[in-house]
Amino acid sequence: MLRRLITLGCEYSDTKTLERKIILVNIAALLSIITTTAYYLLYLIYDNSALMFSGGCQMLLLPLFSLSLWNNYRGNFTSARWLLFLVAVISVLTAITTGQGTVFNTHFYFMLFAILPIALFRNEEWLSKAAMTSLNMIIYIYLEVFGWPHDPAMELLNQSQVMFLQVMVAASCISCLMILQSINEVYAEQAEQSLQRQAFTDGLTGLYNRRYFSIQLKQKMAQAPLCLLMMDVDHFKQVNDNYGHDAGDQALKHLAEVVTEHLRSNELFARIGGEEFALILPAKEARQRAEKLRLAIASTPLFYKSRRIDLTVSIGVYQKGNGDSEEDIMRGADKALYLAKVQGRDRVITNSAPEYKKTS
Ligand SMILES: Nc1nc2c(ncn2[C@@H]2O[C@H](COP(=O)(O)OP(=O)(O)OP(=O)(O)O)[C@@H](O)[C@H]2O)c(=O)[nH]1
Repeated sequence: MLRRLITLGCEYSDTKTLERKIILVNIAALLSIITTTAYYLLYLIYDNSALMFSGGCQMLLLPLFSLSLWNNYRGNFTSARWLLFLVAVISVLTAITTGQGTVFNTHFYFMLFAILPIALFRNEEWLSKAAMTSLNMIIYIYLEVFGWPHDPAMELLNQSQVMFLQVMVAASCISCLMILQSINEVYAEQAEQSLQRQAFTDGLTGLYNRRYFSIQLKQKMAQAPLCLLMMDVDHFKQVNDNYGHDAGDQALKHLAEVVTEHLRSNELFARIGGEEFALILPAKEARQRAEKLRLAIASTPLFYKSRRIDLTVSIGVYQKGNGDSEEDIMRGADKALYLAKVQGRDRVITNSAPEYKKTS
């Protein structure tokens, strides 16, 4: 329920930035409703006529905060933002002018309202940002310099009650800023992670792409003895020619899934070219596992529009030697793969095989 309220209107947003701003407006509207109600309950406990009157006037404005949520729900984001700010400003002005004056430093809220437009309005709405910030700064400075007289009934409050309300005003301003800033941070982090994922992911198969693979290969080279496997689909052009390009795409996805099923979660597998894949495995088990992968692919046909498509792969395995660079490893695996192709495909060739050594 709370989650639904916070995300009202997000379904219309086409960017993460707009989504973040919609959520911020919803949270700010909910916080306004909660704090106004909490203050009013406190005023009732204090049983002070001036406070109850000013709090009562503020309570009359609560439906307007809900209207801001309603506007987001309807996709009217600009109206929602403006409404939120105007109602918030009017609500605090109401509290000050209907009895409270500036005794509790309630005018600190205008400092908060001067900062918030920077987070809530979009960059292209810079005029709204500037207008809101200036308006609130002017109100804050005026009230700070000249103050506002309070209702004589306020004198009936004791020292600790006044202090408690002053602390509440300061605490609620700081909490609002902290909540809104935390949401900004979470979104910024998510956006960065999502961009990074996109930059390193192959769009078709969801596997890592060549760029990520190269970076990881460099890092893994210093670790335990490793083997690089290069895998290429045999006669893949025929799949495209016979069944269509979409069938070819499905075949690549299918192959990625079959191989992934046979890997441990931390093993690096990537699509490094059209129908070419690369995989890093521990040296001592690489040959055996390459063979298992080849058999798994050959024995798991793809069914595309009720047609059976049999796929096979050729695999080149290269065990990293002392002093091998990243290029040496890539070149070695590529050569083993080439030999697997020329020897008839659907097979695994390693750099320890006699045919590999013969050609070096
Ligand atoms: N459907 C689809 N086809 C692709 C994709 N990327 C590359 N291809 C196709 O993959 C085919 C590769 O063909 P070739 O390099 O001749 O190799 P092959 O037919 O697999 O033959 P061998 O590798 O020699 O066994 C080409 O027809 C490309 O158009 C892709 O993302 N989707």
